[in-house]
Amino acid sequence: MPLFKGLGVPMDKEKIIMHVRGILEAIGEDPDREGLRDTPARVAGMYQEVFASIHLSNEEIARQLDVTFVDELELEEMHEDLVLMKDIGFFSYCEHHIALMYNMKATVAYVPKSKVIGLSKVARAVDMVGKRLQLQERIGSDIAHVLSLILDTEDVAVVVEAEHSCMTTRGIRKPGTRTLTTTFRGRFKTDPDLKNKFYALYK
Ligand SMILES: Nc1nc2c(ncn2[C@@H]2O[C@H](COP(=O)(O)OP(=O)(O)OP(=O)(O)O)[C@@H](O)[C@H]2O)c(=O)[nH]1
Ligand SMILES: [Zn+2]
Repeated sequence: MPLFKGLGVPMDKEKIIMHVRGILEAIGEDPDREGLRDTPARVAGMYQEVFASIHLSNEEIARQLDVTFVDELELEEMHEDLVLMKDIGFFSYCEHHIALMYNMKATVAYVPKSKVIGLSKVARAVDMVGKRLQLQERIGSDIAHVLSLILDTEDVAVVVEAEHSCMTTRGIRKPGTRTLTTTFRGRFKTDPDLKNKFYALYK
């Protein structure tokens, strides 16, 4: 799964306003009626929020979150241990339909090597990776990439669960269908004991 590179260009709010107005016209609406007058600007504001990471690369996200606690003594003891954060709620939008992925949860685990990260930074990484036009599979690999850059370890595992509104509210219309994707890196891929430990905690 190719990683998201980041476009480097900040969002153009005026352009979004102009085009949302055009879409309203194209679907047969009157963009000047009272209820819709402020909608293009609201949509632009919403896009600034929900797509806030499109211009950032994974490396830039990692740099923003790189606030680690390092305690050499503790780390030596922790070397074989697992840090696992379960059911981190977030959302994203699919790149095929610009449709919401909802009821999303990420479970993230790593084996501490030379760094220990503040727990909120793991949740922040999940949130930031979601704020792009995404594929569920790439969300998992992007989260694993960001965390491996911050933590300086390959030993990262991510499970993402989601419902896709493009599958539940239109098209095939299968409400309730949940998709799970796994991303195992480093020893999570090669060490069955570690993988089993992950699954035991995940259940
Ligand atoms: N692998 C993957 N597929 C996704 C994701 N989000 C949406 N899709 C799928 O992307 C596909 C796009 O297929 P197309 O045939 O081009 O689009 P479509 O005509 O709207 O297809 P239908 O949804 O089947 O009506 C659909 O099968 C979606 O279900 C995702 O995160 N990962
Ligand atoms: Zn879709």
